[in-house]
Amino acid sequence: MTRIAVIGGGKIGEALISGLLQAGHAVKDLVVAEQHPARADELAAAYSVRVTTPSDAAEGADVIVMAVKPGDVESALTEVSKVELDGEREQLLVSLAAGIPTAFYETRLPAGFPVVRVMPNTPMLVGEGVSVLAPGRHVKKEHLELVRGVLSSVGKVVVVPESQIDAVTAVSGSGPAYFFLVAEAMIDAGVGLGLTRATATELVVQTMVGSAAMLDRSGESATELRAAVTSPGGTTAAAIRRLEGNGLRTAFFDALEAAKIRSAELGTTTE
Ligand SMILES: NC(=O)C1=CN([C@@H]2O[C@H](COP(=O)(O)OP(=O)(O)OC[C@H]3O[C@@H](n4cnc5c(N)ncnc54)[C@H](OP(=O)(O)O)[C@@H]3O)[C@@H](O)[C@H]2O)C=CC1
Ligand SMILES: O=C(O)[C@@H]1CCC=N1
Repeated sequence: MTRIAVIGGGKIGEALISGLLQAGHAVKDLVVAEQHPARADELAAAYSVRVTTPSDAAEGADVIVMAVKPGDVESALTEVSKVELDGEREQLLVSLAAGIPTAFYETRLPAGFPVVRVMPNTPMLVGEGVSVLAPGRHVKKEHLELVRGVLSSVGKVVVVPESQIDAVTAVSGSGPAYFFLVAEAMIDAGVGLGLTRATATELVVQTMVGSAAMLDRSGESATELRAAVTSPGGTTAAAIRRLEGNGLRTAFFDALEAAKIRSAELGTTTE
């Protein structure tokens, strides 16, 4: 089985570890590097996974996954590079860091070392993630297939040119946060209308699950599905008029543009 070293055991590192283990990946083929001692203990206790230093983790790994904050990538890469890395024997690096281009790694790793930039999202924790792959200059078909194989066990996989990754980050990388924010707002609104928090939460969560399932499986577009809920002169029309009047659509256009700009910025400020 593919030996995977996850450098950085934070939110996305844990989502990947948990998703892979639930999908049947052997714990002996998984190793994590986490510098925060309390967090390292937590991961070892929760997943029985070996937690060590970046260089020890990278030694012998087939896939090195960089899952530290963008500003920590350079120092983590220096630590990983203490071991002899070998792109010739199919070893490759997968970067999950927002903003950091494949060229950043390629100029610091041994010549020809393959790097795949990936924008994942946290629902991989429950096997429902989407991982968007952008191959670097030295990535061969078999490298891409290896990464696709690993990440398809924790959700969907999409491949795009690297020029689209900042936009992808704005849509699906950050995307779960937008849905959680909408859920929070709807729960609070339900409480404001007199429901208990428990009832409001149950209703909002199941409404989100059901709506997502319809979007995924009905074959109808979001516009068609929304129209089907909106009875003429009814309650939904009254609510949507307020949402649009309060600039919901413009807010999303602005928000995603800000996220895309921030992603590009993260790549330049760490250089
Ligand atoms: N969270 C998300 O939903 C997503 C995150 N990403 C990307 O994933 C990366 C990680 O994000 P996230 O998980 O949220 O961040 P976290 O801060 O939760 O996790 C990063 C972890 O790595 C540790 N770390 C930093 N440097 C080292 C090192 N040299 N060796 C070992 N461990 C180290 C950090 O320790 P310490 O706390 O001490 O710094 C921290 O525990 C980012 O680059 C982000 O852009 C991509 C898509 C989605
Ligand atoms: O907020 C961030 O910067 C990271 C990247 C995408 C999701 N979380």
